[in-house]
Amino acid sequence: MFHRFCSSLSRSSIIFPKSIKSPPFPFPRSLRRTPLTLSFSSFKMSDTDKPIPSPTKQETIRSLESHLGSPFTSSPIIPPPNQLIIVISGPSGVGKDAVINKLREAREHLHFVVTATSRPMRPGEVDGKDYFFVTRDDFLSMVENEELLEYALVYGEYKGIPKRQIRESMSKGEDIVLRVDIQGAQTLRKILGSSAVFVFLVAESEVAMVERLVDRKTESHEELLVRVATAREEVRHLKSFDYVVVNAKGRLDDAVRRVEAIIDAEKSRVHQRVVRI
Ligand SMILES: Nc1ncnc2c1ncn2[C@@H]1O[C@H](COP(=O)(O)OP(=O)(O)OP(=O)(O)O)[C@@H](O)[C@H]1O
Repeated sequence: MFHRFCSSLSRSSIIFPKSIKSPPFPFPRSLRRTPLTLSFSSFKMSDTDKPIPSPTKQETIRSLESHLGSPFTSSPIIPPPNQLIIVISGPSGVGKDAVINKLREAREHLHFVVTATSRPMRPGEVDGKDYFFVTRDDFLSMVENEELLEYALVYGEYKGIPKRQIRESMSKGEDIVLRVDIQGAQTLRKILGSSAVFVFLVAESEVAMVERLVDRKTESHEELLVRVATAREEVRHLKSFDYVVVNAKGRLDDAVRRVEAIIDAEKSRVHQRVVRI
């Protein structure tokens, strides 16, 4: 009787897909138990009916494999995510360096491309860590030798991204972070298209941004005027970015967390970006 019941269950389209004509044997315990306890409560088993031994996990898996016609593999269901190029940009004084320095502490496996610049070193800056500080002549020869992915004259000083660093990091499979001003981001968008992720940093308000620049005490009054006037214009370029992150006063950690969340979201994209340099 029990076997007959099992056979009738095996034909049920609720339990087995139509494409599978007969059930996998030995019949999995979970499939056996539920209907038995429900429908056999008033039923008396005869002494000759012996319980079928439960299949082991391995037997169940083998049975499933044999029905599907191929073994299960332990290789990842999806390939590892692609490498990312994350471009962090924003108006002067918004906190690009501050965010990037914190991100450096928070994430180990990111390569922060060190920009070459002809501007003088500010107090506390380290050559080779914050920037490669080079003379104007050295910078211009890098341009001539096509060593820079992108360069620009920003507030009277040159800034550019050395190609070699990007190629070396990419060959190691690292994700890359680039820190550029808005002008640089516009150029990079033309070069990299949607293969890179563009993040626009903003202060919570214009006055907050100006205060930050004034407090930094690294610009003269005239330089401040140019930077603030330019910043007003630059916010208009927001549309060509992928993400915007507000770096509010005293909330630097929140801004860094948001940038990290963007990286995590990008790593989880179904359609991954493919970097072409
Ligand atoms: N969330 C924040 N709260 C308070 N101060 C901040 C915050 N973020 C950055 N700062 C401070 O604001 C000043 C400007 O920041 P930072 O130098 O990082 O800006 P930047 O965007 O890199 O500027 P630039 O493009 O001119 O180099 C710094 O003194 C920095 O410590």
